[in-house]
Amino acid sequence: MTELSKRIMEIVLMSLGEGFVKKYYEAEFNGCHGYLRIINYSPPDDFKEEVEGLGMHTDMSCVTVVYPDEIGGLQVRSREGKWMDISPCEGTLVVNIGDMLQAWSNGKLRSSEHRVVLKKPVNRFSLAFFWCFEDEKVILAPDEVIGEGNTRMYKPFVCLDYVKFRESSEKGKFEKVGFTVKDFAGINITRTHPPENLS
Ligand SMILES: O=C(O)CCC(=O)C(=O)O
Ligand SMILES: [Fe+2]
Repeated sequence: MTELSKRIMEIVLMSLGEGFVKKYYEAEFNGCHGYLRIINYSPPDDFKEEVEGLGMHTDMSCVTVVYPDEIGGLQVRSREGKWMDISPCEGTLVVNIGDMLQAWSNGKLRSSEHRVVLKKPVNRFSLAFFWCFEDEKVILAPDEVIGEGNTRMYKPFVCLDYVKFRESSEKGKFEKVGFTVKDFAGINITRTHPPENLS
């Protein structure tokens, strides 16, 4: 899984800019580590229709590789706020971009908002591998990744501080996660002068 995550990261860097693998892969992602979570979702005894197995959230990782079983239920939210089913397909893994990569890429890569919905009264299993920056890493999007003429969207922050922020705002369980990396480190652009040509 680690090797797979590294390969995915290389491809992601290739897509962000020419020469970025050489410049940033070793320098920025060398300290990444991963952990695997085995998840068992049990339907409630009084199951009637759909129930939420895991509430809407974004992952705190750089990338997450998910292996869902054949039951289905993973959903991702579109920009317009529509929930879309990620149908399981044999031999296929699901890859999510996480918050750490969203901040590092200055928002060029979007951390997916997703959830799990149980649609049938059966147990559901999944494996999720979270590949993350080291706790002490300071995430700061390189100027070249931001690109000329674009504004920096996130203040630099220490990874572990974000993890703690999320843990303290999640109220114990995966309820609706109201806060993401934007709330933690997003820079509010305040105008220093009124917009022109507004008459
Ligand atoms: O179980 C799944 O399919 C997804 C799990 C997930 O999103 C998570 O653990 O962060
Ligand atoms: Fe997730």
